[in-house]
Amino acid sequence: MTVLIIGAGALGTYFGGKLIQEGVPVTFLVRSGRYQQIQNDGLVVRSVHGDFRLNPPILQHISPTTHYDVVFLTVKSYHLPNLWDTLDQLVSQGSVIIPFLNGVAHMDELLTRYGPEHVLGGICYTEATLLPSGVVEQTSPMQELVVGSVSGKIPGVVGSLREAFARQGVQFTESQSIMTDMWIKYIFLVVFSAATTVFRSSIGDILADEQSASWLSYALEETITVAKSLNVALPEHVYSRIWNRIQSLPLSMTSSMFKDSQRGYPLEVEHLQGYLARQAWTHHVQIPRMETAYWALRPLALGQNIAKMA
Ligand SMILES: NC(=O)C1=CN([C@@H]2O[C@H](COP(=O)(O)OP(=O)(O)OC[C@H]3O[C@@H](n4cnc5c(N)ncnc54)[C@H](OP(=O)(O)O)[C@@H]3O)[C@@H](O)[C@H]2O)C=CC1
Ligand SMILES: CC(C)(CO)C(=O)C(=O)O
Repeated sequence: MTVLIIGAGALGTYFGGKLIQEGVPVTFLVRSGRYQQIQNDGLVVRSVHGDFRLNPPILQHISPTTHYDVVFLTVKSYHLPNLWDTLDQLVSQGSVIIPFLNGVAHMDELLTRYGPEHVLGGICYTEATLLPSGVVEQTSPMQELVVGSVSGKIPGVVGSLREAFARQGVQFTESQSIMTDMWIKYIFLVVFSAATTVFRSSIGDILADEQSASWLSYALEETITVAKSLNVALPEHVYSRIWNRIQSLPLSMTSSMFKDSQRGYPLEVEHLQGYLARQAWTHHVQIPRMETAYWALRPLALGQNIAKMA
């Protein structure tokens, strides 16, 4: 099994590093700034599960002749428009793409373009950040990946990934209902990231304030109503399932969107809250709380470093 990871950011570096430590041949496709950092220092990870430093192959352009069995897409949503040519080429060379982006909007685009035989669904649960120094900090015990096919046909290579990740202590699950699972994470995240970023608060502080907790609860209901208006197959009791999950989070937890906003980085607002608002408008669903959050987040979305990051 050969793996190409597009984007040696927080997720790509951490999970790619785990595979390399299992002897899996992993190559990273990176841009020039990250290329220099990795050339100079290697891939450096500081993690609650143990630090590591690795020197994997890195490329700035893919070769028209090299085939990769699996491609992990671990860029931010706002990077995707620059990657279609690369993805076209990889798919034409037979690769299967697994995107681990938060949200669901990218699945429509990827599936329409390449079909389910070349695109799996992917979900990641962890807390990791790429620091300006190039070091990736992974700060939570959570290290979980979920992969599945919308066609139900999971390629054999996924079994090899599961075995390699399991040996590294990464929880890797094959989902039989990947779009449902992606939506459940999306519903949780779009509300959680909106609340923590707009209120500039941890989940514990939000839940401790009766009015803020009530805002969060209604925002969750609004979001579930949008999903239902799109006929997303959701399990019974989806509200209580997600609400219980929110209540069981570590009190100090914030979202990666909040952390990125604190650093002045661009935010995936259009991909997360923007997508929700557009679906709500199209399907005439009233989402007053989530719509306000979307308007509040929009001015932060480009970040203060857009020229550097985009
Ligand atoms: N971080 C986390 O804990 C979690 C993140 N996610 C999701 O995973 C996705 C990735 O997040 P994360 O890893 O944090 O993001 P990062 O910003 O840490 O990493 C993204 C990386 O992609 C690189 N990149 C962008 N465009 C290209 C390109 N054309 N070619 C090669 N590399 C490119 C960037 O390069 P450069 O450094 O040059 O800018 C950057 O290093 C997001 O959708 C996020 O919401 C999901 C769960 C948890
Ligand atoms: C909630 C969390 C940390 C789970 O992975 C996440 O995806 C994010 O904040 O972007």
